[in-house]
This record gives sequence, C-alpha cells and structure tokens, in this order.
Amino acid sequence: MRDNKYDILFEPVRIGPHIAKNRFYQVPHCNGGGYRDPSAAAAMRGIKSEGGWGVIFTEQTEMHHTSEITPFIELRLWEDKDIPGLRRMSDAMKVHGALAGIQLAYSGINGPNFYTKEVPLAPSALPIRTFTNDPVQARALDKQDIKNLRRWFVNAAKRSKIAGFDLICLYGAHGFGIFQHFLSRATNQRTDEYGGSLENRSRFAREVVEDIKEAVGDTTAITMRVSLDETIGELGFSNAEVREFVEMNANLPDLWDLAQGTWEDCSGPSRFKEEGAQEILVKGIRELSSKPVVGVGRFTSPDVMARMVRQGVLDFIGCARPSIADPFLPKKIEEGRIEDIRECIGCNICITGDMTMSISRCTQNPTFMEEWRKGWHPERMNAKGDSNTVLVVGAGPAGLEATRALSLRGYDVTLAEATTTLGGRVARERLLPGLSAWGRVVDYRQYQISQRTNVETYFDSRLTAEDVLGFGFEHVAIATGSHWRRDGVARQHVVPMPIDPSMTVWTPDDIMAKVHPENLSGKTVVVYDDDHYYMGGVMAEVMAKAGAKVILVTSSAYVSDWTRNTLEQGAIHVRLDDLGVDIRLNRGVTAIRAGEVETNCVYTGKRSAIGCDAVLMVASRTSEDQLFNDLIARQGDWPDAGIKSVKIIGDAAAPAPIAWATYAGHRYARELDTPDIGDDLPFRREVTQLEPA
Ligand SMILES: Cc1cc2nc3c(=O)[nH]c(=O)nc-3n(C[C@H](O)[C@H](O)[C@H](O)COP(=O)(O)O)c2cc1C
Ligand code: SF4
Repeated sequence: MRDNKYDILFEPVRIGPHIAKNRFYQVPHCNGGGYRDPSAAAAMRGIKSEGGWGVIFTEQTEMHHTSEITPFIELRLWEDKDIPGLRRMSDAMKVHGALAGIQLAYSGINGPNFYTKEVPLAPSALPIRTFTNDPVQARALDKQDIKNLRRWFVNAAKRSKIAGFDLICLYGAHGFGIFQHFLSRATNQRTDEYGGSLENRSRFAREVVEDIKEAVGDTTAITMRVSLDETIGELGFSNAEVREFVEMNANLPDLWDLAQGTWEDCSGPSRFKEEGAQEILVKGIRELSSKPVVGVGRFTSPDVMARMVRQGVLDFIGCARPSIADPFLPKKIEEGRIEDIRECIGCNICITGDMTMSISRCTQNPTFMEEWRKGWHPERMNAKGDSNTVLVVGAGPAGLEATRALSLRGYDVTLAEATTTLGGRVARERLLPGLSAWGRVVDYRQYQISQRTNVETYFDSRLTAEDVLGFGFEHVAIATGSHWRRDGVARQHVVPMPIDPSMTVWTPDDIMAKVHPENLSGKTVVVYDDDHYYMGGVMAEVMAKAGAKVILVTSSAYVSDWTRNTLEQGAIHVRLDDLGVDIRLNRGVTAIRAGEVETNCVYTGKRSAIGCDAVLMVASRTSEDQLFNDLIARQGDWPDAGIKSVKIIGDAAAPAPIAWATYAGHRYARELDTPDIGDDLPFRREVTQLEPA
C-alpha cells in the first residue's frame, strides 16, 4: 500500500467538465508511430492507462494538411477518415479510467518544408524555423487565412469530440504551435490587431479557445500549452510575458499546461537538467489563475512530486519521458513499490525516433512501442518454455536486462561477470560529467535481480569455453560487451590508421580507468570523435577540465549528437564553449604523426595538420566476442554438455547505444523457447465506422 504522504498525488482534480482521477498527467509526446497506423501508439497509450495515469494525451496532431511537418512524424486529424484510428486511441486511453486528451497543432513557421511542398503560414513573413533549415520563408497570414485557421481548429475540435477525446490541448510551445508564433514578438511583427501589444498578440489564442468552447466546450475541456520561456533572445516570449499572458487570460482555458523552451535551440528536455528544473520558471503562475496548472521536469521521485503539489507550484505532475521509461509509474507509487520505479535517464533517445520517421525506442523501457506484440506486456512476462537453466555471461545493460526478464519468466539464471561490479561500461560511464543518471540503467536492474530467488550472480568470473561446456546450462547468452578501438578504425577510416609510436593515444576506456595525468595544463589534446554520440563531447569536457587545450575534431556536422535529434546541441555547445574547446566540424583524422594529427575534410578530402601532445580516440568500438567464437568452434560438444543454444547479444554482437543493448537483452529473454513473437494488434481489427464531423 502507498505511503500516506503521497495521498495528495491521488486526489481527483477538475478540468473543465471532467474530473481527473489523480494528478498524474502524461503530457503530449510523439513516438514515431505517426498517422499511418496509430494502432501501435494506441497499444502504448493503453498500457499507460493500465499504469494508472489520470490524464493521457496523444502527441501533437496536425489539424490541417497545410501544417504537415514531415520528416517529423506525428498524428493527424484533418479529415473524417482520420477519426476511427483516433477513436481507437481514445478508447485505449480510457480503459482504466484515464481522461483522454488530444493535442491539436498547427505548425506554421515551424512546419511545412521541402518534404511537404506546402507554403508555410505564419503571423509574419519570415524564414521558417524548422530543423531541416529549408531555404523557405513563410507567407504572412491575411485576415481570410486567420478566419480559415479558426474554422480548421473548430472542425478539428468537433472531430476530436467524435473521436472520443475529453480534453483538447492547443499547442503553443516548443516553437511548434501557431499560438506561440502569435504570442512571440520574434515571430509576430504584425501591426494590425493581432500584433504589437500582448493583448493583441493573445487575440488569436483567445478567439480559437472561445470558438472551440462554443463548439464543444460543454463536453470537452480546453487546455493551453505554452513555453515558460521561449529562450530565443530579447524578442522571444519571455517568462515575464508568460505570467502577464496567464494573468490577462486567467479563465480562458480549463487548464494551463506549462512546458519549456524551443526545439530549435534545444532548450527543452535535456539530460543536463535536474528533476524539477522548471520550478523556478513555473512558481507563482498558479496564483494568477483559478485554473489548474500542469508542469514538467523529468519527475520520477514521488517526494518531489508531492512537494510540488503541497507547495502549490503545480496541480498536476506532467510527465513525458518518465511515462515512457515507466508507464506504470503512478501504479507503483499507489502500491508503495517506489523501488520498482524505472527512472528515465534523460538520454533523449526517445526523441530521435519521431524526428526521423522511425518508431521511437527507450533506453530504460525495451517494450516501448512494442506493446502490440503478443505477450510483450511491460510488467508481465510470458511463462517460460520447456528449458530451465540459462547462463548469462556479462553484466552490462544487455546481460542485466536479459537476467531480469528471464528470471521473471521463471528460468533459473546464473549471471557471470568478469569484474567486481555490475553494469559493464555503464558502471564506468556513470562517473563521467553529465552521465550520472546513466547509472539508473544498472540500479533498476540490480535491485530487481536482488529481489529474485532464481538468480545467482558470480563476480570475478572470466569464463572460458571449457568452463561453459563443463557447467551444463541449457542456454547461454553471451553479453560480454565491447571496448573502444585505439587503432583509428572509424567510419572515415575503415582500416587502422598510421600511428607514430612516439605519440600518446588514449581511448575513453583509458580515461575512465584514469591512466592520463590528472593535470594536463600546457598540453594540447586532440579529441577525435567519429562515434557521434555523447562520448566525444564528454571526453572533450574531461580533458578540458584537466587543464588541456582541447581541439575536438569530428566527422559530423554536429557535436556529439549524430543528427542533433537528441536535442543536446545547445547544452553541449554551452558546456564546451565555457571550457574553451576548439570545435572543428566535418573533419576526419587520417594519420597520427610525431607531434601532430593529420585531418581531412570529409567532403573534399583536403588535408591539414594540427599540432598536439596526445590524441583521444573516440572512433569506434569493437566487440568482445572471443568466448562466443570459441563456443561456436566447439558446437559439436554442445549436446554432450547439455547446451541447446548459445546466443550473442548487445555490444558483444554489435556495439551501439545503451538502448540497443537493453532491447537485445529483453528480446533474447522474451523469445527464448518462444521464437514466434507474433503480431497482436487488436486495435487494427476493430475499425469502427463513425459519423463524419
Ligand atoms: C519523445 C518526445 C516527444 C515529444 N513530443 C511532444 C509533442 O508532440 N507535443 C508537445 O507538446 N511536447 C512534446 N514533447 C515534450 C514533452 O511534452 C515535455 O514537455 C518534455 O519532454 C519535458 O517533460 P519530461 O521531462 O517529463 O520529459 C515531447 C517529448 C518527448 C520526450
Ligand atoms: S529514451 Fe532515455 S530520455 Fe527517453 S524516456 Fe527512455 S530513458 Fe528517458
């Protein structure tokens, strides 16, 4: 049972004509499922309903075809034929008593582009602000356009009602929503009644809310989502203006949904922001209106959540990523299972999916967007097959997840780890700057495993094929991980590069083992990043903090974020700029000579040298697959040893970000003795014909 200090989180709260059963509010988040088949997303939201959320929202849903924002992939509701898919979504949300919400968006200046061939419409004629940076400008909305927009919103609201949604969120945050474009002086430079004073800039939002209230307000709550600070310079919609806006329009929506930042400058979700980081921006806004307020901040601690409500900062605890990492977060708090909460690590891998037209994945939650698969319930595992015993070799993310899930299925699992700690590379990486939350990958699984009686863990166990053949386990999972290469093999240089033996060449493994001198002042270190994820930026930071002059050479166009879709460019640039790191983009390293590295432009091949004292090679990783290869070579001995299968998983099979490893571990466990994972899309089969709007 739950601790009564958390009772406050389970109080019902009114939102317009509806009452939410508790204060857990899943704010809109995309998932890469898109509009083509909302069934997978419906299954995902249905699981959240089971997980106890009081309010569950869709992602942003385009309400008109002129606002499509491909290659970002999201829902749409711009014609009647979009209704049945969304009806299945709202049905799934409501199964366990949650209120179902839909977020309506018109992306305006942040929307149409090269892919969609539409002319972007915005308050003022300015260059568009999408990630794709197309050389396109928006056309300024004329009075007829504004009337059309208002009508389109009303039509979408009516369709939302038919599709069964209790709440409609109007998107005016993150630089995406047309409401923000009107509110911000940066994007609204009009001189008519829609521009100039805040009163005028609010006019469009006021008109749309009033129109929608008139059309569906008796049955549907209207919420307004704005960014607490647009963070795009002096003309941006500032925190002070947000407060003025809320005060001026206090009773306009049925709820204020307060988010943060813009996608363009990557000031929204970030691993560098602590839990509840938004508090300073949101505090006091609740007093400006009698309507409830929801805010976000990677909330996973019920103590922080309860404090936010008790101190009157928020009425609802808004969660996007924490609800992805653990769809059962509210239920676990309700049942007093705090230790079972699987906390979000803030890696933003989930965000890369919808931005690239691919299904999102989550580092912590391997079943995210796989909920439709037969038996892939996040909390319940399929019963084990005919076999009983499994040996898992290696306790990194893949091995730990495999052990956790196999033990839940009922197998007797023996986990053998070569070192003295659990976690593999994550155990070392969690000590690096900005990566402490990575430790949650290990902590969650370590605790879960410690609660099981059918897992035995052995440390200091570096096994040989002979050892494994002698044990007699029925199945063996090899999760022996990977290490960083020192020879310069990378995507820019697929064979080892010439390296002068007089030069010091480190890898991230060396730095984590602290082989480098503590004080590097007076030294120049070239950090060569061909990995393109967090490690390049982190290594540059460690070297600079040790006093070195750091030159970060990367073959990517972005720093330490392969497509900038983990949204960390802003934070990483600030951190590296503050440390004086010299960043050279679009360059590879081709050779390491005495006292210098040779670099080339990835496009022209033109070479130039950079003088330095040491090179830190964040180039690529290589699998630790010796044990697996040795066991494959001894396949003829398996039957006598009682071995039915040997599989290699995670980095040992192919190095990749942690999310790939936890998924591989989970999938191995789910599929052992059960190879047919099947297709279980109940929603797809239940297409309901509905009346047109
Ligand atoms: C994968 C992902 C997709 C998102 N998509 C949307 C969206 O469609 N609409 C929106 O208003 N916010 C979106 N957001 C922002 C979240 O609603 C939220 O404001 C932000 O992630 C901070 O909350 P958190 O710390 O609980 O994740 C998205 C966030 C994530 C992680
Ligand atoms: S992918 Fe990372 S940031 Fe996103 S929910 Fe999962 S753990 Fe959190």
